[in-house]
Amino acid sequence: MPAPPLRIEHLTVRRGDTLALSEVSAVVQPAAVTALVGHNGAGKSTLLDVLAGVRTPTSGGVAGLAGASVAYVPQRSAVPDDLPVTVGDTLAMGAWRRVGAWRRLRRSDRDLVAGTASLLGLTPLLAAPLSSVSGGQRQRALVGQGLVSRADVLLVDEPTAGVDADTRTTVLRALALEAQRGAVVVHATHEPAAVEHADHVLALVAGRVAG
Ligand SMILES: Nc1ncnc2c1ncn2[C@@H]1O[C@H](COP(=O)(O)OP(=O)(O)OP(=O)(O)O)[C@@H](O)[C@H]1O
Repeated sequence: MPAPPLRIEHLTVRRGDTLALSEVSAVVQPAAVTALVGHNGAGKSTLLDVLAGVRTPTSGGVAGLAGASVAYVPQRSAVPDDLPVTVGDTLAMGAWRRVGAWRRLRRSDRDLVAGTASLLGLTPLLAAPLSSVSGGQRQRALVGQGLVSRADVLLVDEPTAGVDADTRTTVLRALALEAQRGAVVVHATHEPAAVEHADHVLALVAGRVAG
């Protein structure tokens, strides 16, 4: 069953002296991919933070998150380079919400990790330390963790930034499959190709909804 839509209502977030988001209202549909676009500093990451529940709004809020599971894939630059885990561990962590941290995965979750690795072209890298793989491969591993979460809401910050065309296609296809499963999928992007593949576009200009 699709997740409920997210209703963003008069969302305002102050960061220091800046209004990072100002009176943002929008509905984000489930079973669809929404591209969140806007120039640097427009408020995309701030909005993803609020949707992920890691940043408290100054005023306003988001309806539809109560009881929903949320997976948040940050920009790869936000993940330490020397994290002592393998690519396979990175994917497996997506299942921790279901099995508990560092617990042995159930058969169904091991199958999901294997299937996700295959979808993202990561199967040959499962045993490789995350710190030893390329930026684009690390990006795919982080997206893979989000997919393994099987969350109601999948939030991804710039999943196709700085990756080659094949990786971009692979990642966008994976996001589309998550949406087909019924999830709310939101990804921040600067890439025209990623916007073209999205079902909906939410554009921010200086912390406000464009238009
Ligand atoms: N740590 C911070 N302290 C104070 N203000 C911040 C901080 N981080 C971001 N901001 C401000 O909040 C606003 C929104 O930033 P945000 O990172 O959400 O934008 P963005 O659209 O994700 O940008 P980018 O495309 O560069 O990632 C900007 O005006 C920015 O200057």
